[in-house]
Amino acid sequence: MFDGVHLGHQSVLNYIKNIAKEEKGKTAVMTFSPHPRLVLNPEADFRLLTILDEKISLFEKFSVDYLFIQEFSKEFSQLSSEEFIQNILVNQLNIHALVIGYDQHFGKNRELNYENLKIQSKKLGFKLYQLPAVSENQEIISSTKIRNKLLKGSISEANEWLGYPFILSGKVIEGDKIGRTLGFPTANLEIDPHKIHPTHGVYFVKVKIDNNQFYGMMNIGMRPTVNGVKKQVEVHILNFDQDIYGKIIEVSFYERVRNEIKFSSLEELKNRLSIDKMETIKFFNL
Ligand SMILES: Cc1cc2nc3c(=O)[nH]c(=O)nc-3n(C[C@H](O)[C@H](O)[C@H](O)COP(=O)(O)O)c2cc1C
Ligand SMILES: Nc1ncnc2c1ncn2[C@@H]1O[C@H](COP(=O)(O)OP(=O)(O)OP(=O)(O)O)[C@@H](O)[C@H]1O
Repeated sequence: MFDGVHLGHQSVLNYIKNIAKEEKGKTAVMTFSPHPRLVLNPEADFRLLTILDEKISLFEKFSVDYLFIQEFSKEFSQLSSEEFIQNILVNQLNIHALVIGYDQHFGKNRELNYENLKIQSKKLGFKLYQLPAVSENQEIISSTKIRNKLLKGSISEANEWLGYPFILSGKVIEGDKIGRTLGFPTANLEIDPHKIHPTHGVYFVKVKIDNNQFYGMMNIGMRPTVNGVKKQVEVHILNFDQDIYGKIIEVSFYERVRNEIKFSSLEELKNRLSIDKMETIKFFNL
């Protein structure tokens, strides 16, 4: 699935790039969309580290030549490993070498393991490589564990395992317009419903708008001070006063600053926002 395209995934990408260079071939990655867990278990509130567009940009950034996005459906999930390998990998993609990760299985119910795949690869005439797991402090890096870190607010740990700062992108929509009366206008974001959000709280962030970079502080939460009724994802961008309603902006997370607090007045909230701003300036050395 390559959700997040984390350091473990990046090791697979580096390896295929080396093989492709040696063998004068092209690199290709296959991933599925939607995520199988969304198809096979639609009731669960499963959230992604990267929605499809973000994953595509990451593969572009890591210079993969081709990306195959196989539509994942209940029907597709019933394909046997033999059918998957013969019909898709061999007949359609004409693979020369297949690189798989340490825990890769194929086909219906993950039935095919490395040993059986080795036999198939000899029969069908492609090379097979399996890579070791990438670990940090004896823990294997995985998308699931990174999701859990974000849900706990451990941004720096999640970033370390991703190999880049976690990104939330979204369209700027109208908020309650209270922020500007406090001297801290915020861009409120509408985010893909399948995207994971870090836990409620305040974060130091960078913001990309039309390829320009800014610094900011983001709040994810209910805004208890103003008796908010719905979760908001909003960012105050430093030294910025343009109208960006309707634009898609990209927020990268650097550190979690604090929990959201219910202040007893807007004045207290405003004072705290001024402290947060000074800390943002200090954090980014601005
Ligand atoms: C960096 C930052 C920190 C915030 N911290 C809190 C907080 O601790 N408690 C709270 O109730 N609201 C907090 N807010 C949310 C404000 O209440 C919110 O920005 C304000 O109500 C304006 O909302 P509006 O953009 O919908 O007008 C924070 C907002 C930002 C940008
Ligand atoms: N830590 C890792 N080191 C090396 N390869 C990895 C690592 N994690 C995943 N891979 C490989 O990357 C490919 C995509 O894996 P997959 O999407 O299952 O990642 P994952 O992080 O284990 O996800 P999840 O936590 O959802 O199971 C597979 O071939 C897998 O074996």
